[in-house]
Amino acid sequence: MDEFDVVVLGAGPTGENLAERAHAGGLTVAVVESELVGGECSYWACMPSKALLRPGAALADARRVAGAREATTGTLDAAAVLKRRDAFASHWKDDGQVDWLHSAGITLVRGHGRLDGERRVVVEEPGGGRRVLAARHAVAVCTGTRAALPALPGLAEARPWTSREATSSSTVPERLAVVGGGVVGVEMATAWNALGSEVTLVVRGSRLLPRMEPFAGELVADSLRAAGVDVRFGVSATAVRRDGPVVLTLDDGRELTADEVLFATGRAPATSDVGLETVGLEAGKPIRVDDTGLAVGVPGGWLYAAGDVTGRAMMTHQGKYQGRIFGTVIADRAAGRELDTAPWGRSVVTADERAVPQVVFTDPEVAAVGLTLEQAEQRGRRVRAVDYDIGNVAGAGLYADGYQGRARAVVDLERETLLGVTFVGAGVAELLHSATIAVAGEVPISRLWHAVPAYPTISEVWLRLLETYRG
Ligand SMILES: Cc1cc2nc3c(=O)[nH]c(=O)nc-3n(C[C@H](O)[C@H](O)[C@H](O)COP(=O)(O)OP(=O)(O)OC[C@H]3O[C@@H](n4cnc5c(N)ncnc54)[C@H](O)[C@@H]3O)c2cc1C
Ligand SMILES: NC(=O)c1ccc[n+]([C@@H]2O[C@H](COP(=O)([O-])OP(=O)(O)OC[C@H]3O[C@@H](n4cnc5c(N)ncnc54)[C@H](O)[C@@H]3O)[C@@H](O)[C@H]2O)c1
Repeated sequence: MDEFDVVVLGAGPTGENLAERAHAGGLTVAVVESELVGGECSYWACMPSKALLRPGAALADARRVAGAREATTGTLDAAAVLKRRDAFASHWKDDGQVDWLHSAGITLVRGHGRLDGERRVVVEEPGGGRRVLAARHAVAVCTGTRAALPALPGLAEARPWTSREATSSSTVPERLAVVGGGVVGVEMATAWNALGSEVTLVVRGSRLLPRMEPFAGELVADSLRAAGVDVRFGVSATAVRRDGPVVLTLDDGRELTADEVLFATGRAPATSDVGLETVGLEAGKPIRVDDTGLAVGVPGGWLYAAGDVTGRAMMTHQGKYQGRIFGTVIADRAAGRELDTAPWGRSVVTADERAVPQVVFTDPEVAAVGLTLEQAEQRGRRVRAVDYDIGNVAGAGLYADGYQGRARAVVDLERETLLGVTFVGAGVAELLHSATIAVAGEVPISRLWHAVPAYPTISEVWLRLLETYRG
């Protein structure tokens, strides 16, 4: 049996950050990884998807500027885009990240790890061996999620794409059906449409991006349709079969035929086979944690979880944030150092509740942080939404002819601070951090008034929002 201070299950972005912080705090750390060091994000999610999306965005940006437009006579070079994507996915090899782990002083154990009671992990090694790891202080489960597929007749036999195939395919399907209007669905519909697929987006609800401000989904749907995507609302697939192409039976009585079908229908926590039952937790469920990362319902204060597996905020940056804070907490507890658990303190992930940023890399981009108007109202806050058409900002007009975009700030009327901000439009992704600082910093509107945006940038939308609020 090998003994470490901390054993981390899963070397995705969350596990890597947690391990690094725990090690920096003076602890010995082993990380167990069953696939590639770097996790979903590096090979089948953030990196390859954004590498697929960026060329389409660059071309669309050029086409929106007279003078540049005339220089863009062709379509995307799909082979070149896929080649660049392959490089961003490190050709699905993890040597670089393994080198980083070693340089950070962290021990990598390859294999499938499972909890085996208190502070013990059993690893099934790729060669068939079995290794037992004991943790002196903590075990942290950072095993992420897998694509969740609905139980539809014929689905498994039809070999559907999940996010993995959608981000790693080496060919462009002539016709692609996408089921699900969440983030993966809209981003992948955007990417493959730009690469030349004929895309049909099948959405069971009445809008895209249902967790965001309604105008975000509306603007993205308008733009997808204008780009040639067939967006269908209020329709569900009831069965699937593959006769060469894939045929979806829809509940509106029609059939949809495509060369591939992507099911972008959400995620399931990777907890069905990690030994949760040996510590009194239910397999297959997210691991609920408190704000210091401790698993709820497990006595002894040794089991932590972080990242997607907790179901808190399924984004890489938020998993890394939890990893940084929980790794430090583990080291602090081991050393007997006092924690700072007041809201926004060093030892708690307050931003998980108050200031989660997200960029959806569609065209237009959607960049949002904090609460939507509906979420704020549901929490009983006295709020006012302030809206502004970004196209009226001089910098936006310069950025793109006929700029289409909209911004909303949700103002807390009790404190005169911002609870949430959403920008939709070309080039707004890089604006988001200004809003994250305003929301996380609880910067009073009276002080934001003195944060002068440079002229002529799209950031002047901040000034317009404040002027609209003040009237
Ligand atoms: C298509 C797509 C695009 C996305 N784009 C973005 C984006 O642009 N920005 C963003 O912020 N987020 C994005 N996300 C979300 C992001 O990928 C996740 O939030 C992030 O990967 C979560 O990191 P994690 O470390 O918690 O889990 P993961 O990245 O899933 O890593 C978990 C690791 O644990 C390993 N593991 C699992 N079980 C075991 C076991 N029993 N033993 C050993 N190892 C195990 C896995 O092999 C994996 O390496 C995207 C997701 C998808 C699907
Ligand atoms: N840019 C980014 O930050 C980014 C990009 C991609 C993914 N992600 C993250 O990854 C996670 C997963 O994304 P996702 O899009 O898979 O999940 P999601 O939960 O965002 O969207 C899934 C959608 O599928 C629908 N759905 C579920 N079951 C269905 C069924 N049987 N038939 C039809 N529709 C069904 C849901 O109503 C939902 O709208 C999200 O939490 C997201 O934040 C982030």
